[in-house]
Amino acid sequence: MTPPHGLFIVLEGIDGTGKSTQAKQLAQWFREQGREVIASREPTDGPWGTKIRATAATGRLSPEEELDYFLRDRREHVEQLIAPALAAGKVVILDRYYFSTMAYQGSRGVDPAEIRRLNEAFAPVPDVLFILDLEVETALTRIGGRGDTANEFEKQESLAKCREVFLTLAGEPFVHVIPSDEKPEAVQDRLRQLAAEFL
Ligand SMILES: Nc1ncnc2c1ncn2[C@@H]1O[C@H](COP(=O)(O)OP(=O)(O)OP(=O)(O)O)[C@@H](O)[C@H]1O
Ligand SMILES: Cc1cn([C@H]2C[C@H](O)[C@@H](COP(=O)(O)O)O2)c(=O)[nH]c1=O
Repeated sequence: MTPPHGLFIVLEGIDGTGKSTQAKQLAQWFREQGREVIASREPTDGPWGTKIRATAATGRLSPEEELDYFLRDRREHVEQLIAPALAAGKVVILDRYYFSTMAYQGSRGVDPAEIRRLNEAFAPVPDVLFILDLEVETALTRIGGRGDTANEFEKQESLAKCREVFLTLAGEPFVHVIPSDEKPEAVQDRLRQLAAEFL
């Protein structure tokens, strides 16, 4: 019996919109539907992702250096995890991908279209992109409520620019903008409703 077609789902949005919360619940739901799931995140916990995460506290690299590190991290992620899992017919659910690069390094002056071109030269386009959308002020309040202080990636003005870049993707056929100012359960219900089309 041939394995089911791999399914590639990405969750995006500015910090604090609920990506991690929703990704975990969506992964659990797919497992309950009998699918094998690989859940991951970017930046990864690999060497390049670890270097990037450290800069959230120590101070950001230049936009060009950040882009280089994210591309290196993503090449390893695609080669070592994403592509093999999809080839094996698994469901891959990512908490962030190259659309965050378009938003966060794009908001620092690197052309988002060029960022997309560089990434899509090696990174597969997802079957579904869920963009969790939320007012920046609310997102920052949630980050505070999580017990975190805003880090170098979470400045109000830059998050507003990131949000704008994410929303430029809204018209594309594989993109769904999901308001995340509702209760977590309501947001998850919407994701499952849309994901059910791919079962
Ligand atoms: N719909 C919601 N309503 C209220 N609070 C929420 C909702 N979804 C998540 N939260 C809470 O908001 C905080 C941020 O959620 P979460 O960590 O999932 O966001 P995130 O998008 O992954 O953030 P980051 O990008 O910074 O990792 C957490 O404390 C979480 O419990
Ligand atoms: C993939 C990716 C991420 N970032 C930024 C966005 C976040 O502020 C941090 C860490 O992500 P987390 O969701 O808080 O774990 O990294 C980025 O600038 N560019 C990217 O490509």
